[in-house]
This record gives sequence, structure tokens and C-alpha cells, in this order.
Amino acid sequence: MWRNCFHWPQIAFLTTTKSSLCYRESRHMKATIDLEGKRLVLSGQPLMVTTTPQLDNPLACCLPVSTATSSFNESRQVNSLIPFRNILWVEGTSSGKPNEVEVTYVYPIFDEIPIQIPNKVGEFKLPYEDAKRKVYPMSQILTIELEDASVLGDENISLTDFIIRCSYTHSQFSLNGFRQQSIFVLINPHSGTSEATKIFKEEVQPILSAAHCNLEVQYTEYKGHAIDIAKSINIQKYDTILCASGDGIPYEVINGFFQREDRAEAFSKINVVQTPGGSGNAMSLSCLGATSASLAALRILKGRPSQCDLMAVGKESSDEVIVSFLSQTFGAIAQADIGTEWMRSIGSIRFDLGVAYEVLAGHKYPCDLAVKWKCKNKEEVSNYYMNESQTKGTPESRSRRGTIERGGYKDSVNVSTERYSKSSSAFSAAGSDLKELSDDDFELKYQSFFKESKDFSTLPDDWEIYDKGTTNNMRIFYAGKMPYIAATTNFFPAAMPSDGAIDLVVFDSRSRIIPTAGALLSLEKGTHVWEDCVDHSKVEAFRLIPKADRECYISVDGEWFPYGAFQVEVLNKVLRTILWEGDFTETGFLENKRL
Ligand SMILES: Nc1ncnc2c1ncn2[C@@H]1O[C@H](COP(=O)(O)OP(=O)(O)OP(=O)(O)O)[C@@H](O)[C@H]1O
Repeated sequence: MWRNCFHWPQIAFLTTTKSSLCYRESRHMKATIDLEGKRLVLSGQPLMVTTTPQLDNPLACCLPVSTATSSFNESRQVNSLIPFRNILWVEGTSSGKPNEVEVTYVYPIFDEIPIQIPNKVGEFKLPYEDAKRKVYPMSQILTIELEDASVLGDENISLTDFIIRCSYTHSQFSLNGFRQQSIFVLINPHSGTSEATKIFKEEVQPILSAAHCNLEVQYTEYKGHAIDIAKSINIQKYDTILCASGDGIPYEVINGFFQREDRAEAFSKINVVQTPGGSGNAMSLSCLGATSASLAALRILKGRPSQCDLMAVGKESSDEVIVSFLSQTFGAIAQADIGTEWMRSIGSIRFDLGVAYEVLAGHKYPCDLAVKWKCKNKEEVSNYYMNESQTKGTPESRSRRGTIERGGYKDSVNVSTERYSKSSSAFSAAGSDLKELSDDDFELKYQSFFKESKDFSTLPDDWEIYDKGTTNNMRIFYAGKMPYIAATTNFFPAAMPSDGAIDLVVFDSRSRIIPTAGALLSLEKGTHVWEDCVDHSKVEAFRLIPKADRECYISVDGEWFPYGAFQVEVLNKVLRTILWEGDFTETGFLENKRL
């Protein structure tokens, strides 16, 4: 498919040798390696690529430069650089010249602009625009000019290996000792508007193929199929299971792993990741900062393998325990989600209509709730978040958050704090803090109390009963582990990948409609948690006993869950996944505090 194209005098052609959707540049160019800037700097005539698709103009590729689009100046500047982050593959050319290489990278290239922390309140930029960007692979032959050959280090590393290593620091590829990643792809052809297959083939596969990943693709054939696949998959064969779907398939894969006898090994070894294909793509947005499938694919290749928390959920109806990576909800949100399934054909607006109806109708969903606190209220959450984020996370995420100071902001943050050293040991950082899991990591601390009795007669000593006034008048109970539960819904802005806590957001039905509606309208910015009508806390575990006068819905990771008491506890650092920059996507939690 012709999406981006060169202008005269440089003409691109579609190659069929590398990947069916990879563009190759026919001219040779010169480049130098800029280790400080983490990029290749092209010299000579820069690439002249339009930044907008030219599908409507089939002749665009042949137009002289003078008639190029207004974005030319922008692209001229941007495309004289190829950041290592954009490079997918490098190999020698048939000329055999040691400094002539063919570089495959993703286009368009955007400048790595330092994150600007605002001086004025309310200007914090959420990642939605960035998350939507689509990227495409393309190739270019470059003659690399090395001013100083010692840049390659003392270990006689080839130029191609050197560039590959610079391009994949902290990634699964570097963790593999630069052996190609093996990815098992699960596509739910019925996800969302049934476009997951098309999205995968057009956006994801070209990126993964250009990076020379070994791919094995399977389609899910029935509800629960991904559980069966994950239960029996040969974990030795793969590094990653990629779910080209909504959140339902990662949920099933994780539960399939949880049901395995060797679950500790399965969770230790395999990354579970998502490229967006469904109506809910919370995992991709929260972990990779991507709602575009091609950007998610790139970030799966480039991001850090990390270990995140899961939540173990015990049911009243049986002794079965399931695992949840995203959320559990009871009340208006569950009603609006599960209760409007029959309106699926109208798209995601069904959910907004459902919530609006629930609030206007003034429905309440009484329950009993007991919790093991981590942070009891907003103040505690905010202090905890600030302390944790300054001591944990990756250098990138620490530097990003480190400038956020109580009562004020520094001017800007440069995310590129790490430097490459000449020694190849600089490339070995990936996975250094990943731990090998054992059965102990899946040991449940509190389930025995729940098994004994499903009411509050067997609560552990250090648990507390949640304020009865609120629980008798519950409007929304929402417990979550990832910040973004849907595109533009920043429901748990203080969520952290492995803090051993579940974030709780509770709306009380005694609050008036106007402030409640105001809080719901600020879900995108995540500022609802600061509203007076909303309780915000962190817990290590909780038990909820619904007491509604009619049977209503409970939803776990967006899936239907049997009505009745349930108990949840956190499983610390057991889900192996890939986090872009080693952390959840930015939410602006503390930046928005002063609003
Ligand atoms: N071939 C299939 N036929 C019917 N259902 C399937 C099939 N494959 C998977 N499913 C089920 O589809 C459900 C939704 O999957 P997924 O999350 O990928 O899509 P989605 O559109 O985002 O859905 P949702 O809106 O429910 O989150 C899952 O519960 C899964 O078990």
C-alpha cells in the first residue's frame, strides 16, 4: 500500500525482497554516527519524504521538489537524522564494502523533543496524540563515515552489529544476545469491528518482519481459545506472545499461563504484549503509549521487558482463582460496560450513554467492602507516588518524574539521560532487574480467609472495613492496575507497574449529579481523582460483597464475572510484559494535582 512516498529526484520503490510493505531508497547517502545524540546523522541531500499520506495523489512520488507539500521543510529537518530508536535492522550490502550498510528504519521520524513540564497549571500534555502516530518501515543504503574507528570499541565489533546494538539497548533482542525474537501472534478476528486481522497485516507484520523477527501466527476460533493455547504452548519456543486484539485475549493468555503447572516458568520467560485490534486496548496504551498498532509494534521491539503486578481474584461461586491484569469493577461502570453489550453496533459511545444513564437515574449499588490498605487517601497516594517514582523505575522514568517537585516544576526534562559508552558492556543493561519467578511468587496470602467464609467473619487482622456510609451508597467501585482503561480514559493516574498495590477509585451516590458529572468528564485528564465526590486510595487486597437488591454486573478486565462476593490480592511482579521506557505511559498525576 502506498502511504508515504519520496519526491523527485529521489524515487522510492516497493521492495518485495525484505518485506512486502517496506520502501527502499534507491540512492546511496553518507552518514556519521552520533553516539551522544543516539542517532545516525545523514549528510548530503536529506531525505525528502512527505509527512502526510499521498493516497489521493498517485503522481506525488514523481513531483519535483518545488511542488512538494508544505511539510517539506519540516521533513527536511527531521529526516536528516535517523535516531537509533527508529532503526529496525542493519546489514551489509552486496558491494562488500565494510562501511556500506542498508539501514531499515521506521518513518516518519519525529524529533525527540524533551518533555516540557508546564509552568502554567493545566497544560500537561497527555500522550494521546503521540499514541496515534502510525509508522512504516523503509530502507536506505548508507556509507558510514567513522571519524574515529575506536568508536566501535575494543572488541572488534562489526559496524552493522554496532548499530544494531545501539538500536536495541534494553530490549528483548538485546536480552537474547541479539538473536532474533520469536513471537507467537494471536489474532482475534472478531475483536472490535472485526478489523484485527487487517490491522495486523498492514501495520504490525511489516514492522516485525523488517526487524527479522520469527513470527508464528494463529487465529482464535472461539471464546476461551487463547486460554487453551496459553495452557499448552511450548514456552521454550517463544520470547513473546503478541495479542493482536482487544484486552480480552491478553486476559485469556495470562489466565492460560496461570493454569499451567509450570506457570512460574511461563510467566518468567514470555512477554505478553498487545497491539491494538479491539474496542478496549488498555494494555497497549498503558504499557506502550500506543493506540496505533504500528507504533505499538515498534515499541514492543524497542521497549524494556519488565515485570508488572497482577491481581488474583477469588470467586464466591467456586474455589477457582483467576488473574486480572487490568481492573475489577462493580456499579455504574460495570452496568455501562457489560450491560450495554447489546448496543455493540453503535461503537464505544454505548459506554458513555450507559454511564450517563446510570448517573442521571441515580442508581446505587450497595456493597460491603474490606481492604488491606497501602495508602488510605489522596494525600497518602500522592506522597507515596512521589517517593516511589523518585527511587524506582528506569533512568528515563526517574528523570521524567524527578523534576516534579512539591509545589513547583523545573523547566524541562531531557529524557535522554543515559549515554552510550564505547564498551559493548554498555549494551547489556536489558533485563538486569528481571527475576526468575518461583511458585512462591504465586502464593496467595489471603485466599484461605476467603475460602473459610465469604462474609467478613474471617478477615485478616490487618484489614479494615471501608466506610459504611460510602459502601451502602456505592455508585462506582473501580479497582485497577493500569492507568489507561480505554483510549482517552485515564482512570488510575497514580497506577504504577510493580508497586504491589491496586488503585481504588470510588464514587458515592450521595454526591450531587453536577459534581459527579464533572468528575466523569475529567476522566481523560485523570483529574477526577482530586474531586471531592471521589475517594482515591491504594490497597494490597480487598473483599467486596455486593448487596444490590437485584443481580447486577461485575466485570474483571472488561469481561463478565459471576455476581457474588469476590476477593482480590496483588501478585507482585509476576507479569512479564514490555514497557516503553520501562514504565507506564505518562498520566500527569502529580502535575494535575494543583488544578
Ligand atoms: N473466534 C472467536 N469467536 C468468538 N469470540 C471470540 C473468538 N476469539 C476470541 N473471542 C472472544 O472475544 C472476546 C473479546 O475479545 P477482544 O478483547 O479481543 O475484543 P474486543 O472487541 O476488545 O472485545 P471487548 O469489547 O469485549 O473487550 C474475548 O472474550 C474472546 O474470548
